[in-house]
Amino acid sequence: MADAVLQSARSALKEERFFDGVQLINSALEAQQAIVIKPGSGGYAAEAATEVDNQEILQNPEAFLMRVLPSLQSSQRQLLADLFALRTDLLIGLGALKRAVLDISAALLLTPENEAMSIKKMQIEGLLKSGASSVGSAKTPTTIITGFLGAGKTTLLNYILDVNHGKKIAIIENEFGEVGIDDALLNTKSAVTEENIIEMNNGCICCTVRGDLIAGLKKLHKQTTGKGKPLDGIIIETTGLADPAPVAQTFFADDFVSANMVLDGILTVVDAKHIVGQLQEEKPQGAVNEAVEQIAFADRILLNKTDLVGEADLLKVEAEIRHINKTAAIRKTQNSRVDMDFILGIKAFSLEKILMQISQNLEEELVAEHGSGHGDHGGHGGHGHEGHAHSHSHDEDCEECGHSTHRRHDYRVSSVGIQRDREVQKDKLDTFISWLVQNKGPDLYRSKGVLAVNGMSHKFVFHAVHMQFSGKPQEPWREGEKRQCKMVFIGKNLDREELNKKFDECLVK
Ligand SMILES: Nc1nc2c(ncn2[C@@H]2O[C@H](COP(=O)(O)OP(=O)(O)OP(=O)(O)O)[C@@H](O)[C@H]2O)c(=O)[nH]1
Repeated sequence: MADAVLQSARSALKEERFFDGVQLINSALEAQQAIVIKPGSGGYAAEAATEVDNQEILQNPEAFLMRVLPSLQSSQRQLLADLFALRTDLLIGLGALKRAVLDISAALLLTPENEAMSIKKMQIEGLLKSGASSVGSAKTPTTIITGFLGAGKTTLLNYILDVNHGKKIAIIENEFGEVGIDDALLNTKSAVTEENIIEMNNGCICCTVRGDLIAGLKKLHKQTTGKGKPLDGIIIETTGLADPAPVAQTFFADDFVSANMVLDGILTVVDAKHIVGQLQEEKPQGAVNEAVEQIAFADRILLNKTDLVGEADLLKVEAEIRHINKTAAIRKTQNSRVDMDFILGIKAFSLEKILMQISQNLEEELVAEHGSGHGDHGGHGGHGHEGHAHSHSHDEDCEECGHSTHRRHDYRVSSVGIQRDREVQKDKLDTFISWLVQNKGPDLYRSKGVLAVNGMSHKFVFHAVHMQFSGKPQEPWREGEKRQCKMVFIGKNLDREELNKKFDECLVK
């Protein structure tokens, strides 16, 4: 049985079906874990009833092996070593070098005398290092297009391909596993399919990346940049019901992808006529409303099919969108006809854009707080501006300012902006960030910010998709420039007061 799996996985490796191969090995490893921890099998107690423990062999192989090693028979050791060694090669194929190091370490733990394996481990570590240092300016900008079924994504793609923008762009679609690539410019195929998701680190759903996407991007890279014909851009279209998070996280979590591609922005196409219904559709408890998520994730929004609604309704739709995402720029379109500049090369993760989005968020919060609309409250506690503690929920009348509020649908998704004209202390900031990603990661769709860190000459710029956090010092503070911290969090069930309080603990006293 295990031999048959090994054989099939070897064929998958040979045929570059890396993701299939990983899946095969994963099932075999899980089966081996079940055998090893079976009650009465000795050694490891069968306490591993939880899902996390059931996956330990996949997620933390070294820890698992350390526990069971003494009770393994030699044939079991050899089989596990073979499985880990093969998964190492498959992960290298996927560009998941960090994971490959974990697997080869596990294989070495089982067969420490294997010299070839030790050398291979050093080679992978070397590759990892060179990958990190070769990060240059030649990364291919990549745009993720998302949007509900029928919103106009394909219409947009066709428009992009038709329009004479002079750019060499590849398109990856995941619908029906097809790939449409600008054939006039490229002659390659790579498929992205629904079920191809691999877990990268701790098995949390929001840390998944698209293994199939990594394979597709690698292939594309090989056929273009690898042949001296680099692309100007890549567009990934997600299916109407796909969660954009794993696609976006691929750009932060995978070594190969982050070394060669850069996420330019997330674009959401919205059907102006149907979006409000889609947003307000009741889902079973615990289930996400994809339309809400897609808007929460967006850097840019195309409010499409404007021919089907009147001006007054359009304003209402815009207000609903703003209720969920205060920072994304919105453009009204018909048949997804839009300036290429609005959607391509937007550099949504640059310092300039992050600052622009944060300012927009803070402005919108002020308008929501004191403007006539009175419906745009995030719904949790006081606002983040210094000097503004005033707040009330959607359903309350506001005695303080005399406005009556109307009932607004509670999406449980909101944006929280924080601005402080003070510096943060580095060690406390680290604690805040760990708290944030560990406790709030699953609920935090997007976060971005520019911080003044005590003793740091440069602005510390960060952004995150769920728990994938990326931050580094950029651009120096100019002389006389006010050192301040600005950030925005977009997510579900955000507790504005708690975020403010926790962040305030980082400020230099
Ligand atoms: N009236 C009107 N129809 C539009 C507009 N834009 C797109 N359509 C039509 O809406 C339908 C759906 O558009 P698509 O581009 O296929 O939508 P999609 O988001 O790719 O849909 P899925 O692939 O199902 O997720 C098509 O018949 C389009 O011709 C528009 O601005 N106005």
